Amino acid sequence: MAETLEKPPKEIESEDEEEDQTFENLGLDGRLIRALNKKKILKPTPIQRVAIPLILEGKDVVARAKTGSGKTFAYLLPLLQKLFTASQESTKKLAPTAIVLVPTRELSQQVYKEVRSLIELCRVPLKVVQLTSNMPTSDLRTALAGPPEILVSTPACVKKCLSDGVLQATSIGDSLEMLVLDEADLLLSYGYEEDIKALTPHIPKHCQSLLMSATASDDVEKLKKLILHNSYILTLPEVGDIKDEVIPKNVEQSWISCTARDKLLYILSLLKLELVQKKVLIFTNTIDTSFRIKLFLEKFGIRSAVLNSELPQNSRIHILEEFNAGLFDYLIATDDSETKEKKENDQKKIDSKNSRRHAKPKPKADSEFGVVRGIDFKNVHTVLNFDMPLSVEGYVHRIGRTGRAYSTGASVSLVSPDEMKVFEEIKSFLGDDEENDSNKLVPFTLLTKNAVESLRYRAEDVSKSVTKLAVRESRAQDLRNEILNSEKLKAHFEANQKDLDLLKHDKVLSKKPPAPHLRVVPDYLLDATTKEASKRVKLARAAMGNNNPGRRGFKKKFKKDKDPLKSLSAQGPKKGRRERKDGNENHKQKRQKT
Ligand SMILES: Nc1ncnc2c1ncn2[C@@H]1O[C@H](COP(=O)(O)OP(=O)(O)OP(=O)(O)O)[C@@H](O)[C@H]1O
Repeated sequence: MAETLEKPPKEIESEDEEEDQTFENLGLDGRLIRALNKKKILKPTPIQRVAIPLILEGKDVVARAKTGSGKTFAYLLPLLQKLFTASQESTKKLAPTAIVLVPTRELSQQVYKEVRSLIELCRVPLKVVQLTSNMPTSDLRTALAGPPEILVSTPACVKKCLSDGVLQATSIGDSLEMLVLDEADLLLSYGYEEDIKALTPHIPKHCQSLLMSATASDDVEKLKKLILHNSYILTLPEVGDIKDEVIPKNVEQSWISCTARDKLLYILSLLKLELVQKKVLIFTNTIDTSFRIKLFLEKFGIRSAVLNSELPQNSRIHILEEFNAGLFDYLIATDDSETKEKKENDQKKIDSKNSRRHAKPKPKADSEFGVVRGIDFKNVHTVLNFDMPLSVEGYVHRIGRTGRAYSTGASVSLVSPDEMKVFEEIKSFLGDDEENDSNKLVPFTLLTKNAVESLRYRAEDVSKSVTKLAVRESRAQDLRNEILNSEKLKAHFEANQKDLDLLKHDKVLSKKPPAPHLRVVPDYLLDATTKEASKRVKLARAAMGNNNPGRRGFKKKFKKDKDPLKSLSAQGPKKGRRERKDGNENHKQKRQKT
């Protein structure tokens, strides 16, 4: 039976200790420290300070730390260090030495890239592969031949490898030395319980297991029981006030009360009057709403990209890459994670009805997709909740996409009367008391009623043109574009780099070009307060050096990079891009299987 040793939070959170601690003190290999320095990562975060030495000692660790606290390096750095040593003593293995399991393909790609980059910077002969369950068995077999030292994947894919005989259970038993369950609190809710159970009997007793999560839950407890063998488990931190642990302290949270109908007007005011800092990640609860916002903003010359579970995987990865590289400032992400389970159940009902009627089931969104949990959106300064999330937990994870590690961020939530219930829950979770400044959700003060009203006429006029039909058409259009992008990524990248032109994700979808007069807000519509507020936001941005270096630095990078298909890295458009005809030939492309 595992013994739980609880570490008092003050040992983890002490500021003095934080100042003193370095990666050297934690016993980290010089090569890893140099690699981190190249990434401008100079001192460990609290979770890294505590977890790294323990993992290096070989302890099983259950690490719980708030979103954006640096959990990935907390396990990757010691994992790699251990493999550096293991590779010198190398005995012939038939399966990976370390397996990292994550709930979504996006996370798997993210972790894989981080491992690969560290390996390259450290110049060590370690091999890492990333596998997904939609890969053909032959590709899985090729990728695992060798075998690689590290496998990053989802539990469903590992189960597939086992059942297809690509991974032998006995080889796992002989080879596996480290198993990481990242975003452990999500794995079971994504429906991976059976997949994990298929692996657990083959995990050798000596294997070191790590469970990383942002929240404590019954699911994490269940996983602990399933996976952990060693008798010594350190749970960090298990005591203290839950909200202090999960809410990032460096995010200024604010809210605006408005009707559901006025939300477009408010988002226009915030963005057009430059009252929030870029980059901005906008969350909606449905895909249609995302397209409605995109089309609406386009009319005012504000370009944005959308991200949702309906898009092909290659496109989703590429959109994230481009956004992270600073190629566009506004990303509208549909967060349907909280409704996923419900939708899957609904879908099952529809499917069974359909099969009874011998009808074809509708294409299904990718259930291994998630934009909220774990995805490391880089340099997001503002998270904007266009729709409120459905729970406190959803809120915490959304605002955790900004203020990552040592950076700061802001969130603005648009709250309509029918969202008041969840808003009140969030407020009471955060603690509505005067003493607690760090986690407060306060009214957004930079936007005055006057400023909003000055834009009302234009906003209402334009919003009428964004009809349901227009939304439906542009959603279909975007899907066609992205399927084509996705296929282009596969088929033509190596042959012709100019095809990168097609990969612009913030393309205008409106049939009519935006009217020039809507692009600028005339001076007579702006009051002095708004001008002042906008100036302050701009000054703050300039002070932070946040003037979208990604877009300017892009051309240089584009010339240098050689193989965009392999890296799927963000490569941007050239000026004067070719417009592509939208054909129907790609309609029949296969949908992503999970
Ligand atoms: N010691 C550090 N100093 C500065 N930045 C860091 C440090 N460690 C990690 N980061 C950066 O902080 C960001 C967040 O890290 P990471 O994704 O590991 O957080 P997380 O705790 O896993 O969050 P989530 O629970 O949302 O997945 C990343 O961009 C990472 O590169």
